Order: sequence, then C-alpha cells, then structure tokens
Amino acid sequence: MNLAFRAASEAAEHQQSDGGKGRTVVVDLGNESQVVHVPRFLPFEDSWNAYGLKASLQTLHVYTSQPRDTCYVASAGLPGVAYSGYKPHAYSWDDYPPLKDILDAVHKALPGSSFNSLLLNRYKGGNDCVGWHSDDEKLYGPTPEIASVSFGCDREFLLKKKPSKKFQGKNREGERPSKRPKMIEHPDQHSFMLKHGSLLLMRGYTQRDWFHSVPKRAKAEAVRINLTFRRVLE
Ligand SMILES: O=C(O)CCC(=O)C(=O)O
Ligand SMILES: [Fe+2]
Repeated sequence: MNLAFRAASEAAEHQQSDGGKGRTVVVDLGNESQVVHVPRFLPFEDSWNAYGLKASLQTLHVYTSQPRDTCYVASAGLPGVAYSGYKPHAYSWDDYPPLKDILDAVHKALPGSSFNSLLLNRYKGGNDCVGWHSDDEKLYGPTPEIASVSFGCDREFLLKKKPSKKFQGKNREGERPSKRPKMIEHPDQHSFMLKHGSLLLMRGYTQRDWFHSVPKRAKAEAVRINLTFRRVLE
C-alpha cells in the first residue's frame, strides 16, 4: 500500500464510528490499475451545508445538453479541455469557494496530489446519467489520478474492462471471423454505490484499460452532485 492509499484509508478509519460500514476498499484491477473507495470521506453529517455547496450551486452556470448538468473549474493558465465535442468554459476556484475547500480536503487526504481542475456533474434525478467512457484525454497524461467526491442521492458507479485490442474483430490468426458461433465474453465489471460524502479514486492505467459509467436508475429521485478532481499536465 503506498502513501496515498494509506492516507485515504486512515482518513476513513478516523471517520468510522459504526463498526466497519465505512471501510475503505482498494480494488486491484490488474495491469497496474486501481480503484480506491472511501465511503465516508467527508466527516460531516451534512456535507452539503458544511461546505455551503447547495447554496453556492444555485448560481452555477451549467451545460445541459447532456443527460446531466456539467460545469468545469480550473486553475488559471491551463490548456482548455474538450470532450464529446464540448469545450466547457473554465470557471475559477474563486467563483465557487466551497469547491476550493473540498479540493483542500482531498489534497490533505492524498499527500502528493495536486489537482488543478474539476469537472462537476449534477444528476437531477434517476434519468440523468453518464454513459460508458474513460477519461483518457491526452492532457491528463497516461496514468491520471482522478478523485471523485459525491454528494446527495446514492448512485451506482460501474467499471467495465475494455476489450483486449489484440483480438478485436479478428480471430487468433489475425483473420476476420467466419460464420462460427460468436464467443460471448463477459468482461470484468465492478460496481460501487457512491454515497453522500464518499470518495472514489481511479489511478494507474484505469482510464486506458477500463470504461466507467453512472447508469440511469428509476428509483434515484433526488439530486446528486459529483466532483471529479483531475490534474491537467502543464
Ligand atoms: O458521476 C460520477 O460518479 C462520474 C462522473 C464521470 O465519470 C466524469 O465526470 O467523467
Ligand atoms: Fe468519467
């Protein structure tokens, strides 16, 4: 366990008061990819209010043509981010002081980390979602660490292994497959219930080798805010 993992799990142990439910889980995805889930990262019973987040987000300018609202916050002078044909305006940390406080909490829990940007997603209800994707944009480098903090409604977060490039669309001899019955592969999947106040870290080659998503959930009625802290390489 490296330093950052230890810090995260110590933070969780600190906040544990219910005999183990809030325990940190480290999932080794293989090939130097890892996910760390800290269910009780923020110690506050009501983190929304503790961070003044709800009030601050009333004024948030969001991009809404996706099945969720998004907003991008970044330190000054970074190259612009573009994904899915969308180039978000970069807000400054000073526009949303509560986000800066949460960033400080994340940095404290993960010694050595220095996130300089944040993508905020607001899921207004169970119909809002994010489809399968990976955050593998070049500007994050080959092994980005992404720290995801969740508020509000519990939502499921799924990880699915990308198909191995070696055999994509071809059989083992490198020929196009004939009319043989199709082999159905069951790719590795992982699921995490991301609760209010939780932290999920993706690191190593997780973006290169895995997709992730937050699927629609009919029963998820309340709003959820997710913050993904990232480091744009300068
Ligand atoms: O809402 C989440 O938990 C994930 C968000 C996400 O994958 C992203 O912003 O790239
Ligand atoms: Fe993502």
